[in-house]
Amino acid sequence: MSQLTEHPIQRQIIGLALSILAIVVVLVAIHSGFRSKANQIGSQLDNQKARQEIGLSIYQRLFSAKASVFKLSTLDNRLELEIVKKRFDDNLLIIKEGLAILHNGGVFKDQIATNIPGQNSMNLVANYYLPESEGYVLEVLELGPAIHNLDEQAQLLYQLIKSRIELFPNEPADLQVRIHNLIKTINTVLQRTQENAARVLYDSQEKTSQLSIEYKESENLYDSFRLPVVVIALGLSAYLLLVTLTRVGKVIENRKQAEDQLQLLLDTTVEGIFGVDEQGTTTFVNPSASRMLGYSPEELINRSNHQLIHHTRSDGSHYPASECCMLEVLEGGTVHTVDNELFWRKDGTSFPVEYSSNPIYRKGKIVGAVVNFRDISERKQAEKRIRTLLQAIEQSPVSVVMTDTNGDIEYVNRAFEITSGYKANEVLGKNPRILKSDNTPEEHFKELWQAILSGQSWRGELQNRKKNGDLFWERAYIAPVVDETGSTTHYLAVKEDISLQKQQEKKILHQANYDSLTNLPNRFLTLDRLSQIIKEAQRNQHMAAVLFLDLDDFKKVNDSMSHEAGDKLLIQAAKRLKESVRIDDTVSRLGGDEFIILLGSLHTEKEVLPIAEKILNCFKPPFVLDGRELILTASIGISIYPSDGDNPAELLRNADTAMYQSKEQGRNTFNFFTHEMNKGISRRLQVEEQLHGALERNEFQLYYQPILDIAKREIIGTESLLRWHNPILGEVRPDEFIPITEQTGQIIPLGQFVIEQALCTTAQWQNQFSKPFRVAINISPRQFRDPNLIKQIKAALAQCSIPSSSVVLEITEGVLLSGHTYIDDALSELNNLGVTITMDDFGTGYSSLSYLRRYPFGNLKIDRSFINDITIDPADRELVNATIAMAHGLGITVVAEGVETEEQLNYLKQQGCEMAQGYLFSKPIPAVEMKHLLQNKQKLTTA
Ligand SMILES: Nc1nc2c(ncn2[C@@H]2O[C@H](COP(=O)(O)O[C@H]3[C@@H](O)[C@H](n4cnc5c(=O)[nH]c(N)nc54)O[C@@H]3COP(=O)(O)O)[C@@H](O)[C@H]2O)c(=O)[nH]1
Repeated sequence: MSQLTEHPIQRQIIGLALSILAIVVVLVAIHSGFRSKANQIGSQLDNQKARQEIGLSIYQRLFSAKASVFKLSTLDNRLELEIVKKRFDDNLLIIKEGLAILHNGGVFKDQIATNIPGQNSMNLVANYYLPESEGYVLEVLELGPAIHNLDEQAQLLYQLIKSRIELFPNEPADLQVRIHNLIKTINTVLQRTQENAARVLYDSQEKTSQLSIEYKESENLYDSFRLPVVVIALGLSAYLLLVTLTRVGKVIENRKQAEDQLQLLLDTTVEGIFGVDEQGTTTFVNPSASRMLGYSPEELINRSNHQLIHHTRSDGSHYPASECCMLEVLEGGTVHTVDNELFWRKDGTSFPVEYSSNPIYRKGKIVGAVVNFRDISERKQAEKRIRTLLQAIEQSPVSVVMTDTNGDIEYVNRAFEITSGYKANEVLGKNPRILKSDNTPEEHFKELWQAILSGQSWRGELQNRKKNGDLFWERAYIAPVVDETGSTTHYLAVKEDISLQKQQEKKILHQANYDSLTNLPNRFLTLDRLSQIIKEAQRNQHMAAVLFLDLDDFKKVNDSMSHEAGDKLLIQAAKRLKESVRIDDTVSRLGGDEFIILLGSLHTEKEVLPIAEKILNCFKPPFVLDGRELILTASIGISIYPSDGDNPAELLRNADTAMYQSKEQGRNTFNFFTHEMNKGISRRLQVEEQLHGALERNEFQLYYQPILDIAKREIIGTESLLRWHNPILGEVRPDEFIPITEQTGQIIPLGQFVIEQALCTTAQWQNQFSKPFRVAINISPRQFRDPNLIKQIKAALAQCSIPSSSVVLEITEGVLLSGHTYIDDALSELNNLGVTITMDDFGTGYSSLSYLRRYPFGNLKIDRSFINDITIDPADRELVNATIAMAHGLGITVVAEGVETEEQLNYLKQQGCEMAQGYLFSKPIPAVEMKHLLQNKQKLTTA
């Protein structure tokens, strides 16, 4: 800064001084020129005067010499002669010296000063200037030899005069002549010399006058020049001084302005600025620095800057001043810009700074440093946020791709690498179309580019290809990235791998339309396809058929074996069904054991017959389940479009009705829908409807049929049989409503009602007649699946105070077929409880001997269908015989059901059958009647 302020003024002053000096030099040079010229003329004038004086002196000496010569001629004594001679010689010597000086220049001394004021003697300096005085001098010089010869002639004259004096008065005449001639000669020389000298003097006088004039003019010129020169010099100097002062003023003003601006800058800049000297002591500080650091300027100035604000590193360690980057410039280090250090505030807090330390030079020497800094907390936080964001993007589970406006990839994140299989360096600079699979319609890409080129975002799904060639689905959001001017700088794609979702959607779609067990179309898809078939049939004036197929007795298999076995059976059945129809026909599963076959493009109903028969036939070969062979049949109902309905629901319902007809007809058959069938269906619906709440309305009543000891013909117990009297439907047979209650689950509360009623009623009879009457209760398979069954029985035993030995539970073979362990456990527990278990309906099902051996049966009840023909049909007889023998072999008591004649009873008695029940003795009767029966006829002969 000091250099900035000093140099311009110095320059101006130096410039001024040099200018004035130049002017002075020029003027002095000019002045000197004039002076020199004047001096030269003055010198010439002086010389000319000196020479004139010398000439005058010579002239006078010549005159004096002439007088001496004349005197000589008159002398008569030697003394005077000597004096005159001496005078003549002196004059001659001066004359000769004068001439020599006029000729060669030099100092002329003549003690006889005549015409030079103030001087008694001559002491002149004459210079020899040949060019101008040449003529005169030459003339004078021409006299030189004659003058020089005068010595000898003067000596001769002296000798002659001396001789004349000595010879006086006898001097010879020739001596006088000789003296006279000689004087004449000498005078002539002197005279001529004097005349020349006079002429020289005269001319010299002109020359001197001319030189005087020239000198005067030169002096005048010099004098007249001196004033303007001085004036000009002073004027120029003044002007230059003024200019310089103006400029200096301007410089000072500029400097002031610059200083003011600098000060304003320092005061208003948001950057902190401070200066330090060579020792690192703060020399100045601007307001921003003071504000940021929390110190007043006075607290900072003259303090060690580093110790005060820079003492600790960001990791908390001590920061020695000797290592301070900021102060390094003081040692001639490089200029530093640092952005990873802290400054410490007065309150002990710190903030990250970016600072730049610049040396201050003065006369080439570092005298301090200026440090400007800014608080980069926000930037650091922003950087941290950006780092976090970048990290988040990098770690994001969705792919992020950034391209330039040409579509060339500039960035991909880790998820992209994982999803696509491409490493970042393999795709940078490339176009994302490297992922293109050709499975995404071109329309998608057109839409995409149209959207993003018009500044819009685009969302959609793309099927792309990985590096390894695998296809994958992405849900993409692609948008232009714009800068602050609104110009697109990049394109950003955020893509989620939805392959799994697509698979799941496909799976869900499949699950929504297909049965998961058999993979056949489900009800939803069936109805949809049926709609299509109907539309097609409408268009083509064709017929269509819906075959509703229900597996016969499948429930038994499901209940008695296991659901897993039932599932396997359904899968096999589905396979056989598909194989028995055309590929274009639809085989679907509605649920449970119900299947639908849709046949389109029919011309007559008759075309359905062979297909229905083929379907029934496909069930003839036994099904193999877990190594066991099972015979399974199906009942089919058929409805025809358009005669039986013109919409899917109606056609399906009517086919279902027809299927029930097939069931009614003994199963394993098919029926075409007739409108009469609907009546049967409505009966079932009515029964279902009326069963709802029937128990609460006390519409059920328990009947009892006596069971006799054949040998004693005594009633030993009863079988409880449920009866339902409904005000709308009247008497409803158990064969009709029991299966429905089993399907709806109503058998559970109803069964509990039966157990409680039967046990309490029997307990009353026991008490009343003091007989250990037993009561047989039918337990359906569904009841056995109820975990509360045992609890209920125990509760009823306790509630009715009847021994468990009086209770007989009748179960069908179907209960056992499932093989579930809970059946085993329940039977064991009941057996342990003392309850007798009866195998009911023996002979109608599988009649497995293994069941009899495996489970703790006390009784075996032969189904009445065998007893019925026992006296007529040898086969039934054989079967009954074998059954009785087998049961006895296993220690099981045999009960014969449906005994209606004495013949039947006798035969059974012969075969060792222990117990019997049937119309021969009594039909099932209400408890009141049973009580009377027990009261009056414990020994029954006939009903
Ligand atoms: N789970 C339950 N099932 C029950 C209950 N009550 C009855 N049922 C079952 O309903 C089926 C039909 O019973 P039902 O109409 O009562 O017929 C029984 C007798 O009336 C009939 N029977 C008895 N002797 C004769 C006869 O000499 N001739 C003839 N034609 N019928 C006769 O047999 C049926 C008794 O059968 P079973 O149970 O096998 O002993 C029937 O299957 C009942 O089990 C109930 O409360 N729970």
